[in-house]
Amino acid sequence: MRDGKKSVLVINGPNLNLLGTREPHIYGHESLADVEAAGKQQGNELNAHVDFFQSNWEGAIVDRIQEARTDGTDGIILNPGGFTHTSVAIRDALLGVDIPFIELHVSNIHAREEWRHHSYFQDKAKAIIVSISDSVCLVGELS
Ligand SMILES: O=C1C[C@@](O)(C(=O)O)C[C@@H](O)[C@@H]1O
Repeated sequence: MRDGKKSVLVINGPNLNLLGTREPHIYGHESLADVEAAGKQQGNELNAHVDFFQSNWEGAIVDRIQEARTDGTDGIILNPGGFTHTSVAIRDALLGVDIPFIELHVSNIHAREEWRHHSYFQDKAKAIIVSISDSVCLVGELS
């Protein structure tokens, strides 16, 4: 909680700073700034704090998750980018701080290359959100 409000931290991993110009047929035309502005507005509507963090560096993401333990973060929404399929370290950080998290993807990783189907986060996430043809699909189960 921060200032009496629920506090959500949105973390975007590598290459998501290129949203809008990066493979737009897969990731769409909205920039990261557009996505963050929409998230901020939704936060206001829900009377919640929303903070954003993006990094191309695995260790910087681990550091930010560790900071979340003491900065009042109640929940994390994470798009790990390419680290989805590789990062034991980010998974360990999330489990280490014991903050509930949702895994989010701009594309449908389950309908892409087979090696993208595996996620180091999916068994621990409260929910998994992927986007299918411009609509959003909840894949995981809310617990
Ligand atoms: O960088 C990304 C973006 C992604 O996480 C997505 O949002 O669809 C999917 C990953 O496989 C990919 O490496």
